[in-house]
Amino acid sequence: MRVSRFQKKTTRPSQNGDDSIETTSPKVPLNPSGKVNRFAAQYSNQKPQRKFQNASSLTNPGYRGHYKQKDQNSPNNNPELNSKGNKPVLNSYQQYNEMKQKLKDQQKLGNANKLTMQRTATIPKKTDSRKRNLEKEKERIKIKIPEFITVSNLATIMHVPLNKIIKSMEDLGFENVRHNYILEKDNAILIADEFNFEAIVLNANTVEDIFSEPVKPGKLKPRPPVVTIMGHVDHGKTTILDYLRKSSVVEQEFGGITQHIGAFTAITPESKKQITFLDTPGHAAFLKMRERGAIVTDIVILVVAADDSVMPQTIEAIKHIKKTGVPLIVAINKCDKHGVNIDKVVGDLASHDIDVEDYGGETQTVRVSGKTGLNMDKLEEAIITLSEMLELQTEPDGVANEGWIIESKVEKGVGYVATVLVRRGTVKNGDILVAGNTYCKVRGLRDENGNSIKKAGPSSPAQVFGWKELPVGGEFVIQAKDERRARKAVSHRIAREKAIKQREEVEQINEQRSEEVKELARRNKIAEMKMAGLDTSALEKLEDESQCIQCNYIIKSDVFGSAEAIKESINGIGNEEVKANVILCETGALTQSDLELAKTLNAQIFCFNLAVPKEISLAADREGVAIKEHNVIYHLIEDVTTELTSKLKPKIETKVLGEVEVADVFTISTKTKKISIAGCKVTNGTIKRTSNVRVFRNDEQIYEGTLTSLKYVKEDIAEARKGNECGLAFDKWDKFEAGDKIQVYEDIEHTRYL
Ligand SMILES: Nc1nc2c(ncn2[C@@H]2O[C@H](COP(=O)(O)OP(=O)(O)OP(=O)(O)O)[C@@H](O)[C@H]2O)c(=O)[nH]1
Repeated sequence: MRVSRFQKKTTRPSQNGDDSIETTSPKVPLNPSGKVNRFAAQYSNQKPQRKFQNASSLTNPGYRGHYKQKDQNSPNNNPELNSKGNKPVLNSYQQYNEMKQKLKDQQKLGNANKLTMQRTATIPKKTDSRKRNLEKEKERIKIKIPEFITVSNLATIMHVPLNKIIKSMEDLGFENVRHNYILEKDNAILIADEFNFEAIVLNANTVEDIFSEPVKPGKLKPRPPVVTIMGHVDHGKTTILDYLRKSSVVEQEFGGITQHIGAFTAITPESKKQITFLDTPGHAAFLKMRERGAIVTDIVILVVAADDSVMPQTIEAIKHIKKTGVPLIVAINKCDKHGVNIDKVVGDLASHDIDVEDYGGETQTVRVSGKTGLNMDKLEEAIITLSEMLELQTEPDGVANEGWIIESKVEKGVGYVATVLVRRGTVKNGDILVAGNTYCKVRGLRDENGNSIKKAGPSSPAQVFGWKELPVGGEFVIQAKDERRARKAVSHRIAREKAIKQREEVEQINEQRSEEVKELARRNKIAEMKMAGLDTSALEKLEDESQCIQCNYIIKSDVFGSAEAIKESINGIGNEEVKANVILCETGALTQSDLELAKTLNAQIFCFNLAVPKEISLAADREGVAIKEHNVIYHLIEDVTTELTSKLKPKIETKVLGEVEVADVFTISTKTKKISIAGCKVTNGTIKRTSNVRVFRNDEQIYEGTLTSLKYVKEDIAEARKGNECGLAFDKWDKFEAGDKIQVYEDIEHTRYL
């Protein structure tokens, strides 16, 4: 068996399989020539040549990172244009600063010219531009970074999505950037500057945050694989996972009750090796990890049902697998069923660019049944074989522990509990761990069977007790030397986050204010135009379009992971007309204050896997607050979609029912007034007394409205058909003339869907 094509084509994040490798310590080991040695080169987690290139970029002041090299003598070497001809490509930070200064000077010059031109009209305040510059400086948030930092760590610090940073780096001339690309300080400062942050470089002892240690090659040992199962709905993912989980519980001598902790381990029946399965990979925590560029999965099992073959979500999964480059094994499930056509499945997979081993390719296919257990042992052994080929390694000890938060919840009598998937080191009682804005002195560890354990090594999931606050799923976990360092890191992170939030709020307020100004201007314009008797429909339409209905929701859930997953799923639903908006997303029981919030903001409450206390339910009835209970995320999302859909304006289809021509105009007198009547002939279809009508003269519409009377001679009639004559009077309009054409129509409403 060979390694999957996907794996061959793409560079694995690191040799030791540790995607979470973050920054190096400032003490990058140098060889006698002053260059980073091979060991340091591993920080970059790239192919050997690439590693060396990266490594040299760490020390060689003339060559920073992956900036494109340029021929300095070339007449085309214009530092203001890159290869695409639109953005600067810079060879050094110094060059970047020079260019910035040049732009500033040009700006100043431009301003000076403008001022000279304006001088005759107004006397400008000399301090204006200085003030503006000062204000701009004030907006910049200071962040403290170590001398070397990975792109993903910089993204986390600045609260900027990883892909935005990578995009900006590419615009600056960096090439082949990945999440674990190590930036040396000048480049980190430059990138931070792009996002309006002032990066201050500190050394290891003064930096307030905690970052990963460099890889220690001498301490690398093999580690178990971490596996995810993907596939189309109903193809048997859960059944396969349940089978593996149950069989692993039976293996346990003192097996307790299996708990859902987001991951579990299984020992293979033959080789007795450990595999860790992640059982909720669509979960918000995993989305967050992915957003940070961390690929926690080493191998993906793609489940395809033998009786259904490749379906839309199978194709989605294949796309995802190819994008991430994670090696793959195909499990053709439901092979216990009679009459299934396995050859068709294999053919379909091949036609979707999976190089199945059946056709001489490199991707293993295993025929299984999650229901009967058929070949499940073979599937597990296939995982082990592939993982051995991948040479997954990490340091089980001798480094600060690292991992990821998979799940978190509040447990009665225990407090905050989080499932940590250990990636590096071994977590034990008394260790100090930092995750996001909280830390913990480990008070206890539990495995997925509820058994108390003393330690959890690489690739193991463990429930960890002792957190000061509930950690958020998807956060990176790192060990601190002591509690003081952990507290310092957390308070530093909180302060940094607060500053970023404040800046975002200011930006939001400014945006809102400028929208308000625009809105006011539009309304004034409409009023002005109306007074002048002009047509304002286009402007009013714009106004209508700008009004988006927001449906507010409060999510309460038993575990943080579910609450976050629901929030992520719901917040994306809607369009420019109607949108779902989660205003609160929390774990724990529904309270009176939640009800009050729902009432104030006209929100609906969703309780996920939570019972609603009776008194709260009664209070909600009294207050008119809707509470809905769910325990399947999919149903909850459906519920929201249905509500949003009901708020969409229907699509109006206009159907022409008949055509009438005005032959003559005459006047009749009633007791109170004279009425103009259009004497008409129906040329097509039927006209009804209740019809909507449009009147055209020389193909131009001159009236749209309804009828007030439909007569035949003096008699009121309900309808007139083709060839009939009739007299029409219109609602508050009598400007018709002989020869006008009348179109009779009806509007048919069609429900729209999101
Ligand atoms: N005969 C047979 N039925 C199976 C097998 N695996 C799963 N099923 C059945 O297929 C149906 C769907 O199985 P699930 O495990 O819920 O599928 P899933 O992929 O997890 O579905 P979603 O969670 O909805 O995406 C259930 O009725 C299972 O009993 C199998 O190997 N053989």
